[in-house]
Amino acid sequence: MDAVRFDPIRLQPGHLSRPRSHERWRCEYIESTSYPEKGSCVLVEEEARTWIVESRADSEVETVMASTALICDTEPWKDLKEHINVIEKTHLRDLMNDVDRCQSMMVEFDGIILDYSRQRARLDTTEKLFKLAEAADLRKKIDSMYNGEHINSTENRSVLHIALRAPRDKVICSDGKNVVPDVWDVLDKIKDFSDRVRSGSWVGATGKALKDVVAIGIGGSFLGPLFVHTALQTDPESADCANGRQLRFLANVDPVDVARNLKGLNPETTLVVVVSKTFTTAETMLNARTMREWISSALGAQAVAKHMVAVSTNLTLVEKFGIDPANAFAFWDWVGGRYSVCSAVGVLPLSLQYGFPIVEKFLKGASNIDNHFYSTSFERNLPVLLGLLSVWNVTFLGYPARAILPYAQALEKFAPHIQQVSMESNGKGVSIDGVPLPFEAGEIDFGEPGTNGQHSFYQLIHQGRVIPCDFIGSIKSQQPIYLKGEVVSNHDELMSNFFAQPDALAYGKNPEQLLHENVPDHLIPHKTFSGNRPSLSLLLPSFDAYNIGQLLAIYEHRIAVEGFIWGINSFDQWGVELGKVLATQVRKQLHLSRTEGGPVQGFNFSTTTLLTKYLEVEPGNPSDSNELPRL
Ligand SMILES: O=P(O)(O)OC[C@H]1O[C@](O)(CO)[C@@H](O)[C@@H]1O
Repeated sequence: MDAVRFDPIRLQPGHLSRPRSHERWRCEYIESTSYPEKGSCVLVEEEARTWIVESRADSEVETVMASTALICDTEPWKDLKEHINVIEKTHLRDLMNDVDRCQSMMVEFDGIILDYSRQRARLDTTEKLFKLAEAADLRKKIDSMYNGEHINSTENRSVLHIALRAPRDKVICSDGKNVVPDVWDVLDKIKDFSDRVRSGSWVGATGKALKDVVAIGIGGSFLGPLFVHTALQTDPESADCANGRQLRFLANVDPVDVARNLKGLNPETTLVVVVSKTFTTAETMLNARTMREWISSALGAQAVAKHMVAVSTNLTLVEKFGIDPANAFAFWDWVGGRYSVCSAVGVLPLSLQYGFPIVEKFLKGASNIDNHFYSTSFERNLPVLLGLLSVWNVTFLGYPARAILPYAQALEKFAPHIQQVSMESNGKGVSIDGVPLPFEAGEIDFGEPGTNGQHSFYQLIHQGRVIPCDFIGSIKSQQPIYLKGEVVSNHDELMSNFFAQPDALAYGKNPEQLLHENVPDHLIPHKTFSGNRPSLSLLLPSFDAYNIGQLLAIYEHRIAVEGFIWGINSFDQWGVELGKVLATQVRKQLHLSRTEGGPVQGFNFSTTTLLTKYLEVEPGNPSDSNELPRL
């Protein structure tokens, strides 16, 4: 039996490494505190200052040992802290003159070019970042993820979205079981089902083909599929396959979202896909009940079986809801919601719209990056480089935000998706062991396609706050336009901005240049650009299904790298719970006040006043009859 000494303040869920099955551990603690229940480790005995804990797990897989050491206590971290002073004395204007440096900061993989020469970094900065990666055990953490270890320790789960896009013959295990065959069983089922719907052999209750799909889901059960759908809509090959079909997404519990999504739809030709990992999310379930009512009031209750299918890990609740389990598409608890677009969450709606072969290309693109991330040296590894540079910007240089600027209208929904992947993953205040972080982790992600953003928030980026920018562009347009007599094609016009903006940010414009241009003195401060503003550029061959899959995986892994370096758990999301609990209290109050006229009670002054006003303006009880949108 190992004797382990724990500091009680650091005892939090996630702290204890799970002993092997039925192994016992003696854990000495310094002060009396209650035993932190964690996963399958149970307290079997308590002596003076000692707990005896035993693992009741069946599996022999050990939870990755969470070390109580923080990354900021390591030498490479301290070295980087010192290094800030060196970088503060540089300007990108000068750094960009060093051609060898710039050449070393360009990496190409499978036609994707990453140029990070406009980062506030020298070659020794990246060397130091690689040392930090070593100190953070990055290699080991990536391996642990790929080996299916329970790296999501606060939920005691593997993190295996890579298995969702793995080829059939790959072996990826979670808890000793190869999960790839299960993944392909569901993919085959989706292919079969979507083929039948698209060919018209699966029809609605009145015998009509189902050409319109409404996917209900929120957060990770919505944003990824919406991003991919928006990107594929204008890809010529994908668009051809979607001819005559519509895919819509109903996410918000706001009835206006229902109204907008139902507008112009006929229940006879509509298939509803309810997407929810848990099948308990309040917004999704109310929207699902609303759509069930919309179908059954028009076509009869028996029509639900033909018009509603589900994607979930909770097949028991799917059946309880009234959806035939034969029409449910499973996924697994080792798929995090925000990492689930490659599961049935995205694959089912996208296959219904574009056909399975297009979606398979998207999966292959993501899988290609999974292999690259796993097997390429850190120096040439796109997600690793991007992740390390983000840590450098956020934690060392102190830039809290990141702008995601695709010069591609097709990527309109990329930033909203990455907002969730990044901010829900890395928006954490404690280490994976529960130790409060003495440094900033996570970043604020936002963005808009260029050139729209240029006419919106770029002013702040050029002359206000420093926001590291990701410029994302493609060599080929999805929909080229060229007008005879124009200087350049429309895509070249767009890309002129893609190439110009990073230099404008890096070089800026100084007062001497302005004087030389005869700018009046009083305008010189207003027209001066300090420059030295970091960005990076990602140039892809195109935005077809394959490249979209690659882009998605690059960002997913980049965000994991950041979390691995910061030493946090990027795969849980406890922070979203409190608001949900409080909403339950408010919901109860609204019901009570509407049905029994009860006064608002149990809230603070502010909430009581607002709730009272809210109830005054729209008084009355929930009605006995259904009300659906009238748009
Ligand atoms: O798929 P579900 O279970 O409905 O959850 C939806 C979303 O809700 C969250 O749990 C919190 O917002 C996300 O992580 C998740 O993607």
